[in-house]
Amino acid sequence: METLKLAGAAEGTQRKSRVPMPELLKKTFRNTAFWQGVADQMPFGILISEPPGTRILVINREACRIFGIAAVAPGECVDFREVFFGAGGKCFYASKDVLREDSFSSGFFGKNCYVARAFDVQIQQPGGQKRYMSVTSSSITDSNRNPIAMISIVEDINARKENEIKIRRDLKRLEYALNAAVDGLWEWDIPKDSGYLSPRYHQIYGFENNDLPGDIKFWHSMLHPDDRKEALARLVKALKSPDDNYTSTYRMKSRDGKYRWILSKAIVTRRGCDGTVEKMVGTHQDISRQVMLENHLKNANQILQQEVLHQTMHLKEANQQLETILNSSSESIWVCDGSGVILKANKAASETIGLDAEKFIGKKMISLVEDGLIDRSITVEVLATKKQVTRMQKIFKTDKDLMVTGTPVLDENGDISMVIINEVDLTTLNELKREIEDAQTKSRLFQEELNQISMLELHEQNMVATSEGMKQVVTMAMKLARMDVSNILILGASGTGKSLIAKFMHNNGPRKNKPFLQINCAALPESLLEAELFGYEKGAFTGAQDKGKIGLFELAEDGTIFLDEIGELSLNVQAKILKCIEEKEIMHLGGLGVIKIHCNIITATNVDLVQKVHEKTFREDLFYRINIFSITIPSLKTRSEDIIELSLMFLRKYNEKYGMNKKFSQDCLHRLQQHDFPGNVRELKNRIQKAVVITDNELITDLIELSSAPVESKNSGKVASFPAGSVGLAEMVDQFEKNILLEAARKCSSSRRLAALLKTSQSTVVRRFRKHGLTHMLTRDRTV
Ligand SMILES: Nc1ncnc2c1ncn2[C@@H]1O[C@H](COP(=O)(O)OP(=O)(O)OP(=O)(O)O)[C@@H](O)[C@H]1O
Repeated sequence: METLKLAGAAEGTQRKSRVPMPELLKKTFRNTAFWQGVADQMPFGILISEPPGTRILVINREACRIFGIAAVAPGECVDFREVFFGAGGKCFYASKDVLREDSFSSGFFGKNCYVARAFDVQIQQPGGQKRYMSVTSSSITDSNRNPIAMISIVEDINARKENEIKIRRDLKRLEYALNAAVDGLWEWDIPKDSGYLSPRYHQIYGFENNDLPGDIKFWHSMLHPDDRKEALARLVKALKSPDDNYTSTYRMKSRDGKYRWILSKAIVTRRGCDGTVEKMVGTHQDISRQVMLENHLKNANQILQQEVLHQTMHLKEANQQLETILNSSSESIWVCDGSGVILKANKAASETIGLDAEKFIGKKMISLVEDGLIDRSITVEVLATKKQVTRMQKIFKTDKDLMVTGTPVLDENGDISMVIINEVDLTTLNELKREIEDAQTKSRLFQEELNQISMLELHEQNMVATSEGMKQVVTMAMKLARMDVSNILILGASGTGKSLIAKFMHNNGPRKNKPFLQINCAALPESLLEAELFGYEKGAFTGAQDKGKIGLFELAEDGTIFLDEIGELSLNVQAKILKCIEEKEIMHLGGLGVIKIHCNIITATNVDLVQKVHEKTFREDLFYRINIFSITIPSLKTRSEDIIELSLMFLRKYNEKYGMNKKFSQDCLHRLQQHDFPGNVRELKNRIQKAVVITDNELITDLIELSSAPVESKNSGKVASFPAGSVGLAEMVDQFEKNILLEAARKCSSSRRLAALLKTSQSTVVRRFRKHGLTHMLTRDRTV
């Protein structure tokens, strides 16, 4: 039978399965060529198959192309196996299951074949190439509605299918990516206010997938109250901005109520025609740990900074303290490093070398030698010997001599890490030494001068001080006098020269041109003494002068008042004198005004004041007040060296006084020196006076045997004998008066009684006794 061939059909692809169409079908498809031609014009594949059977009656050109088979000639049938399974080919449902021939043929050509269906299949062509196609089948019925054929439309969906597969694969990959992503993904459709939140997004906040709505209200509700304003403002700004990128950081609430720090980044994925943002896609990155670490880091950093600050302050303080200590040292201190470079030097060091610190800090110590500033470097010696070195050093600029000690500081390896230099300026010491020597020399000269001056003055002032004891007394008196010291107590037995020393001090001090007033505290009754010392206002007491009287303290002005026999003061007057010494002021008796006094006070006594203090007859406080300095005059017995000198002086005096020219015999002087003179200076003086007066010969041969009593008239109490020599009337009267006073004093010592005995006033008695230096013979009267 002739086989119809379609134009363009491949000769070589004809198969045995192609058989002539049965007569019945030929009748059915009476004009087969016509239908074949129509079918070939279709843009999709057409298969008309014999129901039920496996033969395909019509297959158009497109179907042959799709199935990769040669075109079928009109009136020829082709077996479905050739079409679907080819030579070794395979057919699959799109679900990838391999389609078996029998199940395929029973499904496609079996008794249910008239049921309309549509499915996708994949054909594996003999070359291994696979193609997808969709098959849509339905039946063709006769007028009685009996199916006579089945028509299948076949479409090549390979390209679409492959795209689909690719898209599905991409989607899968995307899903994997989303699940694996650390950040949560969100997509926000702004006009609809709905969004997509990825599983990871849910996970970040502890929710199950799809639990969370993606609208703005929800997002806002999850924000930390403190961050809401800022976060919203940022979002609004991003929506208004032409920039497509958005970044914001805020805290969002998790399911457990805790807040997590979130870094939200997004891009605008769609804008409306007017540029309005319509869609955004972004991520939520949980940066809580990062923030926590950052905070920790910040805190740690702050703590570190504080610690560094604290340590810096501490170091600064320590450095300042060290600096202060170094600079307060009067010794120069230098610090050099292990190579002799000067690191530090204190103030004294700069002053000693005569250079500002910046001129030598950082330089080598040896350079100071090279620059001619110092004669040698002790540092160099220390570096060479690694031992402490002490040497003399000369500073040329300031002309100083130093004693320098360099001390090495060793590190753990025994190498020198520093050298500490300290210097003692011997210039000052040398100057000090010179000053001391000068002072000593001056002091010696002064002492000698003092001795010389005093010896000179002593003669002028009729003072004898040959003995060592008396020299010391005079030296001390001279010193105190020149220093203008007040409150000096002179101690010594009666007649040893206390009054003389007091006057001597006054005459040799700065007050010598001011008054020197002496009062014998034992000679006056208490009230009179008070009146004498402090003065009184008019009418202060009976017998007081009408005008009142100035006291001795005032009269002395800036001079000296000498209170002899201070130990004889009543306690009442002691108290007043104490007040006067302490406050340097007095009050007149009967007066109210306070008068300042400016005189120096010298006191003297021959009694044991310490004993009197014990006995409470002398105030202890007054004792210490008057006794700031004390001079004790040794008795004549202990200074026999003075006797000859004294005797000669008194002889000179009385020879002058009485116009005599008496001399001591050798024997007399010898005896005076050999034997202790029994009396005091006053007695010696009296004996010499007596000897001068009564010795008939020119030569005085004996003083020891001579009574110390003053010269008496042979007609005692009546008429004075005419003394030999040229003594005038006034002197004779004076002598006579003195003899009367002495005689009266033997009978009584009270000035009041003496006044009665001598038929005169008490004050005249006191005045006359004072005139003759006999006040010591008067005792104190308690009543005025
Ligand atoms: N060193 C002396 N050189 C010269 N004369 C002296 C010396 N010592 C005492 N006299 C004389 O001896 C006499 C008695 O001295 P003075 O009155 O000073 O003694 P006094 O210790 O004050 O006596 P009294 O305790 O009785 O008051 C005076 O005439 C005095 O000039």
